[in-house]
Amino acid sequence: MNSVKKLVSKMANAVGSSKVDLTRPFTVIVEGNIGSGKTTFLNHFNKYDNVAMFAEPIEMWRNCNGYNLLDLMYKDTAKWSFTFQSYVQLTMLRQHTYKTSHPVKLMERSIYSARYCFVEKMARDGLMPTPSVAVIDKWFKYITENEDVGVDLIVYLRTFPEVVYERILKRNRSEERTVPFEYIKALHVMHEDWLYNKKTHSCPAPVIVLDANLDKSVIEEEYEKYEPHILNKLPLQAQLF
Ligand SMILES: Nc1ncnc2c1ncn2[C@@H]1O[C@H](COP(=O)(O)OP(=O)(O)OP(=O)(O)O)[C@@H](O)[C@H]1O
Repeated sequence: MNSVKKLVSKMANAVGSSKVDLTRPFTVIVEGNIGSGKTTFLNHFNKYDNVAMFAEPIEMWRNCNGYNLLDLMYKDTAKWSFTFQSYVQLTMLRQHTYKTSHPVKLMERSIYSARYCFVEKMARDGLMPTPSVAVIDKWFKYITENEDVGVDLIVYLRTFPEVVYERILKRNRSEERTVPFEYIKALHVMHEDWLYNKKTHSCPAPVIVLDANLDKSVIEEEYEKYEPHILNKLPLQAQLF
C-alpha cells in the first residue's frame, strides 16, 4: 500500500469513530487529465502533518460488491456509463464530506470534474442517454446545494495530451489499455475549457495552474512555488488566477 493510500485508510478509520462535528477545513482539489500526476502531487504533500489526503477512490470503483465498474465502463461505455458515474458521484460525495480535524484537506479530483469533464464527455459523445444525464444532474444539483462540498482552491495540473498519453502507455494500467489518444485529447479540452479558458462551467474556487508536463525529477520545484497558497499560509489574490 502506498503512503497516500495508507493515510486515507487511517483517516477513514479515525473518521468512522469520530462524533465531533468539525467545520470544513481549507479544501484544495487537484485536477488534471488522466496521467497528469495527481497522485505524485498528493504524495509530495503527504509529509505535512496538517494536511489530510484524500486520494481518488479508484479502488472502490474497481470493486463495488465484486464488480469492476471502471473496467465495465471502458469495455462498454454506452451500457455502463450511468452505473459508473452514479457510483463515482457517491464516492466523491463521501470524499468531500469526510470530517477531519486537519486544517487543510487535499483531494484528488472532485464531484465537479466528474460532472464537468467525464459526464460531459459521455453526454456529448452520445454514450450516456439524455434521461440518464438528467438524473445525474438532479443528484449533482441536490448535492452541491445541500451538502458541504465546498472548495477553497483548485490546483490544475496542466499538461499536453501527448505527454500524458505517453505516461498512460508507460504505466500500462489494465483498464486503460484501450484508451485512444482521441479520448485524452477530448478530456484535455474539457479541463482547459473549464479551468483555464473558464468558458464552460463555473469554477467552485480560484484556480492555480501548474506546468505538469515537467518530469517527476523537477516538478517538486513547481509544487514548492505554490506551497504557501496550498497550505493556506498565503491567501491568493483572486484576480491573479
Ligand atoms: N468521473 C469519471 N468518469 C470516467 N472515468 C473516470 C472518472 N474519473 C476518473 N476516471 C477514470 O479513472 C482513471 C483514473 O483517472 P484519473 O485522471 O482520475 O487519475 P490518474 O490518471 O490515476 O491520476 P494521475 O495519473 O494524474 O495521478 C482513468 O482511467 C479515468 O478515465
